[in-house]
Amino acid sequence: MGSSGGGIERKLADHPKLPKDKTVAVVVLDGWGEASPNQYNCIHAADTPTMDSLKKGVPERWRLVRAHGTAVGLPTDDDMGNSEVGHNALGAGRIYAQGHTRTLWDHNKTETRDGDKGDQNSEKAEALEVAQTQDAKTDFRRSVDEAEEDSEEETDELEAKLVDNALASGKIYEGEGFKYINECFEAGTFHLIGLLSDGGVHSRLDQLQLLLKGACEHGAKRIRVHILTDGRDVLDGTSLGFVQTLENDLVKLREKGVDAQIASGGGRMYVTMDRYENDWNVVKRGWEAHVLGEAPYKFRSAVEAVKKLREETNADDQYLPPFVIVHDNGKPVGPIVDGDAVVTFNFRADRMVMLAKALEYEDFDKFDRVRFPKIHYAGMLQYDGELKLPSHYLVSPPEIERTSGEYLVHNGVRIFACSETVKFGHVTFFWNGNRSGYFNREMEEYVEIPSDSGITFNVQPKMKALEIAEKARDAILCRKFHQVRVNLPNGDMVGHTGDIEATIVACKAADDAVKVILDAIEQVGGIYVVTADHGNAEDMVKRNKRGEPLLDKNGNIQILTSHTLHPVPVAIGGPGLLPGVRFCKDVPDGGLANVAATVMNLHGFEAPSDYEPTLIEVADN
Ligand SMILES: O=C(O)[C@H](O)COP(=O)(O)O
Ligand SMILES: [Mn+2]
Ligand SMILES: [Mn+2]
Repeated sequence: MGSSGGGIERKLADHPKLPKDKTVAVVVLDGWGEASPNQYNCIHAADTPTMDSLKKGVPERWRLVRAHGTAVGLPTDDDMGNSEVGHNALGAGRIYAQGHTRTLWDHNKTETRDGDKGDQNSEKAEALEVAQTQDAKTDFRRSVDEAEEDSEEETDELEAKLVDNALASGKIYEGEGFKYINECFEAGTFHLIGLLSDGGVHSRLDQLQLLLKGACEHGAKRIRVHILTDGRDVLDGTSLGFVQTLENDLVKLREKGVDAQIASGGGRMYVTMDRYENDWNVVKRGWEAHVLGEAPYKFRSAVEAVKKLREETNADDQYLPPFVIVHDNGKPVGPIVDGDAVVTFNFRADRMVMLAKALEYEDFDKFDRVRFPKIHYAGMLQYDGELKLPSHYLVSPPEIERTSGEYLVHNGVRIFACSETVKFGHVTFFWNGNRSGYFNREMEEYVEIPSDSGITFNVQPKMKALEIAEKARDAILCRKFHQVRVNLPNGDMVGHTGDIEATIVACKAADDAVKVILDAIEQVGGIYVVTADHGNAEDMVKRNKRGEPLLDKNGNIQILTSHTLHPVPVAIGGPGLLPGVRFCKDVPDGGLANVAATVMNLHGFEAPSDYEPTLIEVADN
């Protein structure tokens, strides 16, 4: 991943009309979409005078862009956006096929697909009801055979969808990564660790199903799956259905003589899937459950674990405590030991990098691993091309190269990027094409503000927005940088908690932060670009096909914790912007990828010819 450097022309042509050396603030409001005003639109409900003023200001300098589906490289326009694809598009200026996000839901949706978000939500909600009321024999999730059929269909239908293609064609089993894993099948256990849902943001159930089947066909005799329950990219409460589907598949494998079981698990936000080193305790809990076979909760089955933990600890899917599955004698069914093979089946990097380090690095001081088994470990993808982590992987990641950051730095633009820990990699790693580190340490400074850890962000909805804004302000006022880029996490991180009151506070905090940055831009005669990576806080309720809020059996509103399909705003302005600069009318379907060329223009450069077109033009006044 990342830019390869040498040989490729990095010199940008001067923009014929726009000056260089202006300070440009690029502000990404995470999870800030545009939706109709109502009580579940937390952005509307919040006091957001700064963002309101941008919308109500110069009409040619505020517009919406698409932040989901094909606009960000996802297979269909029923796919919600996410931070990875959003920041990739914003930073790279081109739409990369992010083919890993096809979901089983999409197949269900093909009959009714009309781009209406209400359809998506209502189908999910209807399925949730099914999940809650039917037993493990339900057809709520389909079997591995059906998943395989669909995967084959998809290959014809979609281009270069990396993991899907590798699974459908069988190439995944011919690659170096799988061969390395395969070496342990004779004597060891094959472990799979990852997020169990069809959310399609970090992983996908049907890919796991195919990989399990394929591994057995290639000689795996003993399999243990370590599951992380979701409730964040999918509805809370759906994990039970996913576990039941997986259990059904494992029963079938056992009938074929494979010793296959779920061995451990926990909720994704509390166990294993931390990111950007915000809280190593999360990964430690995962290590103890998955590797050591130790956890505070022990069950005979994962279905029982999810049911009981939800009931008895009151935890939702995202925050289920760690558990292990044990034999009658209380011994764990599947700790990871010398000679075993391990695959982390998430394709998205940010929340797997930390576990990958724990599984791979001989020298490791983040927590006491107690034992460091000698295993063969591979990621579904290589998660960090710069670190070459993990060194073995099943599918090669897409090469996102020649990102706007690399071009701009090469052309003398000094860049400052900042966010708090939970989003720090979004404006650095994702922005730069899933590449960690600087392009040029002399020209760039990346500042990470430590996030609160060990809390859900509805408890501290203001998060570090003000601190991020103050760092950005200082970076602007010191005049050392041409681009000052931030991510303000509030709308997204608090929106994922499903807490409407807190999300309203979060949106106000993000708006306050934007004001601090715009005030600084005003002082230095600079330019601002304010946008978002995808929707979240602007719609917090599940809706039926008519767009009406859905109620659960008790008559309560069903809360939507996931992202949305809504477009996001882009606003430009500031005293440094020439009076004739305005959004052009000939990019009506513009998406996030058009922002990179726009920003390059505002720095005084033409974008490379293969970038998505700029959103702006300069009218002669
Ligand atoms: O990892 C997460 O928090 C969610 O799955 C997706 O949110 P993000 O794409 O905004 O990071
Ligand atoms: Mn995001
Ligand atoms: Mn999010």
